[in-house]
Amino acid sequence: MEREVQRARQAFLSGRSRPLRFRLQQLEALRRMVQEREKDILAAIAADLCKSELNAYSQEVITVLGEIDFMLENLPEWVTAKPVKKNLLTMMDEAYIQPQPLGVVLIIGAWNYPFVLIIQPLIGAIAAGNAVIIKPSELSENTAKIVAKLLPQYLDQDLYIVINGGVEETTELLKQRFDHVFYTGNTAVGKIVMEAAAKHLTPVTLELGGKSPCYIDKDCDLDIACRRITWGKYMNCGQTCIAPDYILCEASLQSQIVWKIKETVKEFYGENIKESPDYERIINLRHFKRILSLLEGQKIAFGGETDEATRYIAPTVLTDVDPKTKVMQEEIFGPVLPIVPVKNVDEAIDFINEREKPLALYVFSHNHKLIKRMIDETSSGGVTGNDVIMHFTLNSFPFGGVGSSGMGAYHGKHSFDTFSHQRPCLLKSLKREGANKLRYPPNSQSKVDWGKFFLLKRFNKEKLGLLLFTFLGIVAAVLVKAGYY
Ligand SMILES: NC(=O)c1ccc[n+]([C@@H]2O[C@H](COP(=O)([O-])OP(=O)(O)OC[C@H]3O[C@@H](n4cnc5c(N)ncnc54)[C@H](O)[C@@H]3O)[C@@H](O)[C@H]2O)c1
Ligand SMILES: CCCCCCC=O
Repeated sequence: MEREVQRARQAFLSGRSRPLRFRLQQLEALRRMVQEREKDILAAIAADLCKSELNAYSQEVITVLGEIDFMLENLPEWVTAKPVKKNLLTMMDEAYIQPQPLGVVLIIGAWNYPFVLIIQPLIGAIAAGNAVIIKPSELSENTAKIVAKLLPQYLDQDLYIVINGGVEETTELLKQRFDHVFYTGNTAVGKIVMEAAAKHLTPVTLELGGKSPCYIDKDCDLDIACRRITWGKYMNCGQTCIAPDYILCEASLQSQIVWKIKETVKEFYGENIKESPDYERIINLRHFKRILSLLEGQKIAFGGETDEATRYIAPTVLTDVDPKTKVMQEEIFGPVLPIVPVKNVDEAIDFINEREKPLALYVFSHNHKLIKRMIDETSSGGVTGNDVIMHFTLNSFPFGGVGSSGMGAYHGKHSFDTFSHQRPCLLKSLKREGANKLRYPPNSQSKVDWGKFFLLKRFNKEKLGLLLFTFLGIVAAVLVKAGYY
């Protein structure tokens, strides 16, 4: 483990990951890998999650290809040093921000979208010029294996290294020193990762989970709302970090919502859901049993059928759910949708604010003001009004949590920034020493007064102000040099 990290560090120190041309080449090679080995990648995801290859392509591969293209298009601009505004003291100098790679980055992935959750951060880390150690989830072992096999065939073998393994290997890996750790997974392990990183003062990005609420207002097109919610909840068998975890609505809406979701489930997956190529299975027996235990004592409005041998759990809706019961205490991460009746939007807002900050929040209403109010008066990683999941797909958005749903964000430019250090660079001349006398000891009231004037005085017309300032600066320098102060 230590040797692998050392290998990545030596490769990083060689400097070859830094030039823009190299980063673009590696990203193009990654795109070629995805295109040329698409069948192998889709087969691995399909095997891990019992997912159709069409769904694997739509949910994972499209996002990866879109992210690579976005990086290739924008990277030349992002890597360029950006000049910054100057003050009088730095007027004659060169002042700019230079994004630079952090060094060796560790990316730890989760199993539920096993390909995109490691490749999308990898794209950002390559774009920013880093070396990367990639640790896929051991639970999605087919994807983990194919990634470990393919990446070295297409990318620099010493800069980008895949290490496979479970808790033991990850624990060992986390003892090493990294320049950034990017972790996707549950909140409890997020704390372990952060604690390990803290030993080296390594910054972390934590892409965690939580219970994402979905409020349905009575002033709403329930057909459309239920259709969109059904899609986002049962996609990947509910194993999506930003799936609507539960519904909040007035009690009078409950039976209509149940009926409409039930009808939509039939439309999406047919009469025999088990036969549908679009309905996945639970990742393993532990999670299967965990989800079943959440059903105990609940009123099942529809669904609830299970098959342990294939880890099948039917799309399920629970009604009149008591917020104190287990299903409302932990992230469900399965195809079970509780409905919790509330009196009105005020109660819904209180309900959300009394709990941990979720990764996503969904609000359905014709009333734009109500949606805005929900956004203003609550907090969550991201929000989508009148739809679910879709904010994930826009790579101009930072994707990440807040509070216990995570820290930091990625996607597009936000990934580049996450894996870069924004280095302020000030380049002065060794000439014009006279002007510096103002700041050298011995200090005097008049030096302080000049300093206040130069640094604190504000002018409306910026350029005019700077010209005047330059002139005054020269006068001050001359006076100081001549010994008047
Ligand atoms: N915010 C996001 O982008 C996002 C995306 C997907 C999943 N999630 C969240 O992740 C959770 C589901 O994933 P999971 O945690 O079951 O995935 P998981 O079991 O695959 O674990 C995630 C990673 O952590 C490692 N790991 C597990 N236990 C560890 C330990 N004790 N020490 C060190 N490393 C350890 C695993 O090897 C794996 O690589 C849900 O809460 C979900 O909401 C969040
Ligand atoms: C459509 C892809 C959604 C991916 C969400 C990632 C979290 O689980």
